Amino acid sequence: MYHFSANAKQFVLLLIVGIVLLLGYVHYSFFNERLNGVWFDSSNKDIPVDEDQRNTSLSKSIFRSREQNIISPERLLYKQPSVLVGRTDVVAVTPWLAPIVWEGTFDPDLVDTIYKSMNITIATTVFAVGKYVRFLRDFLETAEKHFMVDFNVRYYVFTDRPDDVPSVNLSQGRHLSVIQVPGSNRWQEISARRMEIIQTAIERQISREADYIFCLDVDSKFHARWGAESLGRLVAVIHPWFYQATRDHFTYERRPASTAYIPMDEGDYYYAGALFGGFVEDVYTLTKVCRNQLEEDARNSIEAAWQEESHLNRYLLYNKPSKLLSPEYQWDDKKTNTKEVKVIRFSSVVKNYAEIRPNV
Ligand SMILES: CC(=O)N[C@H]1[C@@H](OP(=O)(O)OP(=O)(O)OC[C@H]2O[C@@H](n3ccc(=O)[nH]c3=O)[C@H](O)[C@@H]2O)O[C@H](CO)[C@H](O)[C@@H]1O
Ligand SMILES: [Mn+2]
Repeated sequence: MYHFSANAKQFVLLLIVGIVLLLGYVHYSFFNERLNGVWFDSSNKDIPVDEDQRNTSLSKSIFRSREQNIISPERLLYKQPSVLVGRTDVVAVTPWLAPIVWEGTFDPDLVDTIYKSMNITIATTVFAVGKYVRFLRDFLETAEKHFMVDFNVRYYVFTDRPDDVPSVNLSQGRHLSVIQVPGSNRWQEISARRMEIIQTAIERQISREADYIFCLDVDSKFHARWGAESLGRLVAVIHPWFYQATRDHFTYERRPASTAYIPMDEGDYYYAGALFGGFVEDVYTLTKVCRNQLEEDARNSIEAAWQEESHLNRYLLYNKPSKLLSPEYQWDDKKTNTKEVKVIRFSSVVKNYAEIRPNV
């Protein structure tokens, strides 16, 4: 009797373990299938996904982005901050009280120390489609020297020429993934489709691998420190050609027929399309909205003046960035230096448009 009941107990226990394992397997394969679809497999792309579900249950549960306390270690010594002495030649805060990051407004060691203790990972997306693969080596090599040094960084290189991606020595804690994307015979389309492709990459991969993300142009080089001072919930950069201009001179989309339309008497700053970032979750929403508006415009046969840059500007007018980067973070090698810009951290290289783009 005693023996029988011990065996029965063992059997029931095994049965329960078996059922739990089976349920676990079914659950795992279901989510895996949803998260790891094959890139650009059309059969996969057309699965209708309920928008509400995408907004809440699926995405919210997988994002790693979160606000953390700003903790500084005891006995870290640094220069005393002042409320009276600082930069007076530039404005370092927006009317909605977001900081504008300029050299001299932050303590680089202090800010890096604070964010390093959070053990965060920063995703960096960069597109190198067609001949633009030639910019990758300089971009990656200079990023290794100046961009988020000593942080965990994951580069995501989107290209139609995976074999031409150069092999660059990466420091410890840094990682590079190559993701194949289609080419195009219109540069406008390559540039604009970045919104859709980044959105998809966040859903499939980046949301689980990073806390923050920066989306950058590849025809660029890093020249000086770019560190944790750039991190925030939603981050944009002031375009180097427009920071002295009045809003009526901004090259926003001015036709009301476009979803990127901004009236003449609105607008804060002109943001560059070559850089945006923030929490992965916030950038996900940005790319999703811009992608939908680009597609709506395409259905109405209208293309905004500066493609995704126009849609980005419209989005950021009504969804204010929580941090702005000064033009130090997006200079242009064609532009002569100005006295406010004391350090050039990242800049667009001079390129021959006719030679490098698939169309003019
Ligand atoms: C400084 C700045 O704000 N630049 C913007 C501007 O000119 P840009 O002259 O900076 O545009 P661009 O030719 O650099 O194109 C933008 C990016 O798209 C990718 N690409 C483009 C073409 C191609 O054949 N292959 C390829 O990979 C590449 O990552 C490149 O850096 O206008 C573009 C189109 O509206 C974007 O808004 C850019 O961000
Ligand atoms: Mn560019």
